Amino acid sequence: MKYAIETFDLTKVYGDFKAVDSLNMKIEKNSIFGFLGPNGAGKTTTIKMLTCLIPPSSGTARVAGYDILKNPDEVRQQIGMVPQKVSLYEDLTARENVEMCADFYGMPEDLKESRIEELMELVDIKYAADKPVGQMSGGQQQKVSLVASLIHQPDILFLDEPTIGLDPTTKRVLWDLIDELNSSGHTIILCSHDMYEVELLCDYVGIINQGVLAAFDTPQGLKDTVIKEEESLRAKEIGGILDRIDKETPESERRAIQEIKKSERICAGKEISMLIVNLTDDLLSELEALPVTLDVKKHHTGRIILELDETCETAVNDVLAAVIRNNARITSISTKDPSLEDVFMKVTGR
Ligand SMILES: Nc1ncnc2c1ncn2[C@@H]1O[C@H](COP(=O)(O)OP(=O)(O)OP(=O)(O)O)[C@@H](O)[C@H]1O
Repeated sequence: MKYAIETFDLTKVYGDFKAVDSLNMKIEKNSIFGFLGPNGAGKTTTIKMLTCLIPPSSGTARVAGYDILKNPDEVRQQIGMVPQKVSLYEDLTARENVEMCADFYGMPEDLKESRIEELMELVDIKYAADKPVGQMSGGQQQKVSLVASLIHQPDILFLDEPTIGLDPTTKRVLWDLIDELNSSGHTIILCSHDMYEVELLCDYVGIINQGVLAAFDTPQGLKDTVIKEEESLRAKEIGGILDRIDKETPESERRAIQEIKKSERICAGKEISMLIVNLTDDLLSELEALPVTLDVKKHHTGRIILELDETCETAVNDVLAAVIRNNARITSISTKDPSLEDVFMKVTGR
């Protein structure tokens, strides 16, 4: 089985509102998958269908090799779920809560106790095993929740905002733990609004928007798509401006530079990367000699990477003036790698 989860036109309709609309995705076994989307996009609804809490209106999915409609019991045996709001019995101790879960899955007594010990040690909560959950901190409760979700050794673990509200240290502990669980063979489905967390942990990312899967790729794949789109846009813009200038008149040259500078996506102070046609050694030396240039590198792809003095407002102008003076042309320009957050904003139009 290559995929931990496959969905086939998975759809959920409430009245005449489509909360999830013909979702088709494949999540590789043993990967960490980040499920992103704005509030109300359909993440929880999807997860509820995949964990057999609600039935789809149409379509279906295979989870751990089992169909959610035909084999819901088998699906439940293969999955663990850590919900956003910890759903443990506050009056019971951590151990009692986990024991209840183990009984729910019908675990034999001897196996149950040894597994509880092992998991509590793994998440480092053994010291509080006999404390009522209601007297525990948020981070401690999350750890107990994790132990409860792992007690029956599920293949796939669903985590809904597992680190929300946790302090940075506890967050890191949980991130390490998620990584460890993944290394020991669990597929992790992580719903999160924390882009740093997703970028740090996830092998693949899916972005759902208004019930529709709007993007699915590796984090770098998603960023590369944005880079390519932006670069072709910039190349077009800059190409158009350079086409219009009359190199004989300094006024026209000045206006062209101003026009390019106005493009808010190009700003001084950042590393800029350019593809230049007609790049001569003279131009390269001129770029290196500019007072605003801190560093110039020529990449093996032919791109020029310039680090500019961020305190100098005319930095970009000076570079462009040198390019124009040397009768060269910029065919593409970019400032920095977009973040996953940039991708999210672009894909969801927010
Ligand atoms: N039981 C329900 N009845 C009617 N509409 C519902 C029901 N459950 C969810 N919805 C609607 O479906 C849409 C998707 O909700 P869902 O909870 O899946 O979003 P989400 O992506 O998990 O959002 P968030 O990030 O805020 O948790 C929302 O517009 C929500 O109001």
